[in-house]
Formats: sequence, C-alpha cells, structure tokens
Amino acid sequence: MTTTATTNPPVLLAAHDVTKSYAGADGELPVLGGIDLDIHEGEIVALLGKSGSGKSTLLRCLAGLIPASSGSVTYKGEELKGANPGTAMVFQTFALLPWLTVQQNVELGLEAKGVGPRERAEAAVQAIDLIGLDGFESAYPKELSGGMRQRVGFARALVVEPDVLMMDEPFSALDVLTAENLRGELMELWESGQFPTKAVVLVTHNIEEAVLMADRVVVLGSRPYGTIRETFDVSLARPRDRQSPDFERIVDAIYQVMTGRTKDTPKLSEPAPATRRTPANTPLPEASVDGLSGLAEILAQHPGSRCDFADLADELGLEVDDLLPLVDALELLGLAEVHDGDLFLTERGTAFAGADVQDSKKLFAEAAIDAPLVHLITSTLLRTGTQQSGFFRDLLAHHYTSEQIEQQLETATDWGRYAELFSYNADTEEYRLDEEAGLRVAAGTGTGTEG
Ligand SMILES: Nc1ncnc2c1ncn2[C@@H]1O[C@H](COP(=O)(O)OP(=O)(O)OP(=O)(O)O)[C@@H](O)[C@H]1O
Repeated sequence: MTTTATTNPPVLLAAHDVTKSYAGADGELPVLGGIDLDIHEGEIVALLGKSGSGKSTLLRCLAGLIPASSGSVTYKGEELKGANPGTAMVFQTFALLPWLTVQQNVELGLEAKGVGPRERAEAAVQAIDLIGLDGFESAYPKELSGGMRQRVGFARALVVEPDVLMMDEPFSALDVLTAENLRGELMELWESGQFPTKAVVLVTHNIEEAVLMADRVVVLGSRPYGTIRETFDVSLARPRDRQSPDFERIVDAIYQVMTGRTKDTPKLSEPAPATRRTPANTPLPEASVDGLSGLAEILAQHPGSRCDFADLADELGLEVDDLLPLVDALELLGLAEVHDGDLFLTERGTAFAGADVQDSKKLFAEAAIDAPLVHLITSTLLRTGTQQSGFFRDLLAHHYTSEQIEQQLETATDWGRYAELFSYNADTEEYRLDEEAGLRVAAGTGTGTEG
C-alpha cells in the first residue's frame, strides 16, 4: 500500500478546526483544540496518544456520535449534522447484545438501516465467514472467547460496508496472542482487497500497534488539551516486521514525540522560561512512589544507569506505554531524562536509587517539592498547619474533571506522605503539615507554584 503523501487519493472524511469541550464541575473543560485532519480513501490512520489526550473524543466527533463544540466534520464534502452515514464502529468492550446470537448481533447494523430479512441474513453470513466465525452463527456471546467476541464486533461493523471503519482500541481487551492473531488476519484482508471498507481510523495508545497497522500515525498531545502534535507517514511494506531496523526507527521517533522530546515541545522538566509550572498546566503523572523507586532501581542496574526505552519495557514485560507515566514522573522530579530513545538517571536519580530509606525520603522530598501540586499543598500548610482536601479540590476544579482531580490529589498525597512533607487523614479529609517539612522545603529549590 502506498502512502497518501504520494498518491493523494480523495478525502472521505475530514475534521476542520474541530474543538470539543465537556461540561466539568466548574464550567467547560477543553478536550480537543483546533484539530484539522483528512482521512483519504485507501488509508489506515492511527490516532495515537496517552490516556486522556482526546483520541476517543475525536473518533466520536468523526463518527458524528457527538457534536464538535466548534469547527466542522465533513463526510464526502458534506457537513455532518448527526451520525455519520459512512462509518461503523468497533469498540474495545465488544458491545454485543448477550441475548442475541452471533448472526442476530451481526444483522443488527443492517436492521437499523432498514435492510430486509433475507438480504440481511445473506450479508451477515458473508461477514461472519469473512471474519473467521463460520460455524458460530447460532452461538451466544457468552459461549465465545474474547477474541471470538471481538470478531463478532468486527463482523457487525463490516456487514454495513462502511466507507470508513472506526476502531476504538479494538485489541486492548484481548490477550497478547489473540490480539496479534486478529490484527494479522485483518491486515491480510485489507492487503488482499477483501476488506469491505475504503479507509480505517484506529484509536490506540500502543505505539507498535499503530506502526504495525497504519499508513499514517497521528500523535495527539494533551497539554493543555488535545492537539495534533505530529504526524508520521509509515510506508513500510506489509506484513511489517517489528524487529526490522526501519520499524524500530519509526517507533523510536514516535516514542520521542509521545514523551515530549521534540524541538517544538519543551520537556516537562524544562518549561519555557515564560511558562511558570502550576498545578493547572503541569498535571502530576499517575505514578506511585513504589513504581518510581522500582524503575529508578532497575535503571541503576544498567551500565551508566541508562537503557533504551523500548528494551527496558521489553525487559519488564510491559508495553512502552505502560512506562510513560512513570517516565514522565521521573522527569518531572528531575530524577531521570530521556534522550534519543534512551532513559537515564540524573545525578539526583542515581543518588535516590542507591539511598537507604531515610536518605531516599530526603532526596525524594527535595525533588517532590518542585512538583506543582505537592508544592501548593505544602506551601498552603506552611501557612495554615492543616487544610481540608476540599480546598485543593476547589482550586483544581477549574482545570480538571472530578476524576482527574481525585487522581491528582491521590498522586500528590502519595508523594507528599512518602517525602514526609505532610500527612493526610482520609476519615477527616484533612492534610496536616509534617514537623520536619519546613527543613525539607528549605533543602529543595522550591520553584513550583505558590498557593
Ligand atoms: N462525556 C464526557 N464528559 C466529561 N468528560 C469527558 C467525557 N468523555 C471524555 N471526557 C474527558 O475528556 C478527556 C479525553 O477523553 P478521551 O476518552 O477522548 O481520551 P483518550 O485519549 O481516548 O483516553 P483513553 O485512552 O484513556 O480512552 C479525558 O480527560 C476524559 O476524562
């Protein structure tokens, strides 16, 4: 398959300056900002980004399932006013009706389009056959394995022969081998021209999956809200070999953009001089002290306390994406840095990894006091001694959803407690300054936000 850059086939689906905000606890929360994206005939486009970067939201806007807050979505040049007639969706959780058989589940999409019973049955049998479910027509979802259930999800979407198949993390609920097998079969169908759709949009947080499948990988960033950070054309021949140097080169380049290392996107730990880090513009990554210490210790065992990011994930039996929050947190705390696809400990990180418990707490406190929300809580407590968590929830409500506020406070509390900056009583929902906190703050540089 050639890339769109060289052949430039017609645009099927397009987002024009699309923004999307959701109603939050305190006003509108922007999730997507000014997205321009064309989906051309003949291409597979992956929307890749960390959790919360707005991938699913963008997919739903393209499918017309939710309206954009501003801007427009066009299908074959016509602006969408509701559900997109040219798309069908495959969901992560399969979304099958348990009381219907495989055949009936697959026929559902056609029924909604008013297709008659005989035609419906024939089309469903064909889709079931295509996707390798032959013989399972009268089975109920509960009799099927996860992989077979997702095949039903695919058959149900493909039976309507949509111009664009939309897939929202379709493999992430499956075990590794099942996912690999299903991916491979789908790519064979696509390559052999048997796939009854003209284009595919795939949402994923898995970099290798994106590079395995897509002609174009669109990386979304989430600071301060979802925008397209960079687009990569992938012109490798299929089937693609994960071990090939070209494959690894593209994956590495995407890692660097995902972890924020491009000339256009400043590092989390090095904000542009004019940008003061605040709890609003610098969210704490979802990483526990145990996870951070563990990763720092593992890194310290590598020569030069340095390891290729992808190799490290392999070694731990994890996806690279699983490591991202920990890596972001190590960077925010000045304990590690990423360069050229390698993760390595800084001087402070090396000392932290090798320290005994008391020293490790002290070093962690010096680092954590610069994390904006930890700084905000500590500096507030230095004035008041104690504070209800509701106070911080209110301060964060302008910038985060209630779910995000809980995650931010949970992380800050974990870090602040370990650092012995403050304690937290979950029964009374009260933060209390640790007696030693003043000394620890004085030891840190304290460049975070003031309350
Ligand atoms: N219906 C909704 N109401 C309010 N906020 C929402 C709604 N749907 C999503 N969000 C918020 O919008 C942000 C983007 O969510 P979205 O699901 O689009 O991201 P994503 O990149 O697909 O993430 P994930 O990989 O975790 O699914 C998140 O912060 C999420 O909490």
